[in-house]
Amino acid sequence: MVSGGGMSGEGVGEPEVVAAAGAAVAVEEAVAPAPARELVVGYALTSKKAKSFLQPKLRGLARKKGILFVAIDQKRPLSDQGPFDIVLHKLTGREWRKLLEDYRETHPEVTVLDPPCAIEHLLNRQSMLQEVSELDLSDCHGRVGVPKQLFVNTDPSSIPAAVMRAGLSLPLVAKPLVAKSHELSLAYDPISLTKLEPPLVLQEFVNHGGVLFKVYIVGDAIRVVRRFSLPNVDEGDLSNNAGVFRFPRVSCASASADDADLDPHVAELPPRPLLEILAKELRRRLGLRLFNIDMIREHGTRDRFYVIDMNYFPGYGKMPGYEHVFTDFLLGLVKKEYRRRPSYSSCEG
Ligand SMILES: Nc1ncnc2c1ncn2[C@@H]1O[C@H](COP(=O)(O)OP(=O)(O)OP(=O)(O)O)[C@@H](O)[C@H]1O
Ligand SMILES: O=P(O)(O)O[C@H]1[C@H](O)[C@@H](O)[C@H](OP(=O)(O)O)[C@@H](OP(=O)(O)O)[C@H]1O
Ligand SMILES: [Mg+2]
Ligand SMILES: [Mg+2]
Repeated sequence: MVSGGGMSGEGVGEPEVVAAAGAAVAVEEAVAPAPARELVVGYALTSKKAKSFLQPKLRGLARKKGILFVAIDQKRPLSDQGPFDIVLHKLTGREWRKLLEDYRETHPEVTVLDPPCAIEHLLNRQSMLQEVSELDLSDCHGRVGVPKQLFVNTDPSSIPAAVMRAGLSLPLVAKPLVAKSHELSLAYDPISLTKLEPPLVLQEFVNHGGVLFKVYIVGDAIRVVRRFSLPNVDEGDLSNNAGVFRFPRVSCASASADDADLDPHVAELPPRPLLEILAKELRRRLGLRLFNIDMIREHGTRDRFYVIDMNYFPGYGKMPGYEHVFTDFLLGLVKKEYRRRPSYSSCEG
């Protein structure tokens, strides 16, 4: 925390005013908490992301709670800017990463959300779901797994044989290896597989009734929303369809399904205890505090879930009440630091 000039923090008294109220009170106030301070949050986001995240409702509430968002200039050393209490970021590139890693080393007092080395895990679809697949959540009010998947970086003509060897069933969702690319496609038949462009991850398509659960994590807080998703594929679709069906940016275009009139078996949210344990385990294993989990329920089951995607610093602007969740989270970080609790600031160990 740095001293703030025009402070807007709640419940923090001005010592002079209290002293004027009476000598006895003034003595007590002499040991009261330090004068009001502003929490300075530096952000390094693309302009699109800054617009979707830093909406007026977040900025307004933050100001009331004594949180100030300050844009970081990526071209200047971070140490010359701020000083910051917290750094929020979602930028890619080796130069930025190096700048941030150096800053973390020289400014251990600053909370960097999140450490670049931890984020790395989610930037690549081959490593993204690894931790989920290693979890054993077989007895937690439901089962969570990852669809069978295969990383492919060979000549496309060899893909059908590789798919056979790995025991994957058609149709398959083809996803670019790099998670920030959203150029997905669906392949129904072996010939289509030869038209794909590696490097990519092939994932078995799981029927899920056309509804996806977006689980947002902000530190310890979890919020879930429903989104429309791809419809089920049946035997008829499999025999009648051939070719590669491209669906670029499908998830970003998909609408909220929270108010839709859905089959209750499809719409029922994943059990809370399951989400709690999943989020807790992933936070710990990945060392991340800001991410989301895309989950689907296998059609016809009540408790068989699959994680199909995870994203670092997702579109929180679409999460209902995000301004409250986020400001509470940021303030909570300061209290944690104050109590000198262990933090997630390191990727080692
Ligand atoms: N294995 C799967 N089975 C069924 N549907 C899937 C599967 N994988 C992806 N989908 C569908 O495709 C959509 C996009 O997939 P995914 O979430 O992996 O892509 P993305 O581009 O990384 O999305 P985001 O914008 O959330 O980052 C999902 O929201 C879902 O509708
Ligand atoms: O709203 P959800 O379903 O969470 O999808 C997000 C994507 O997963 C993110 O990749 C987008 O963020 P970036 O544009 O920073 O990658 C993110 O962009 P946004 O923050 O501009 O909304 C969203 O499109
Ligand atoms: Mg997704
Ligand atoms: Mg994604």
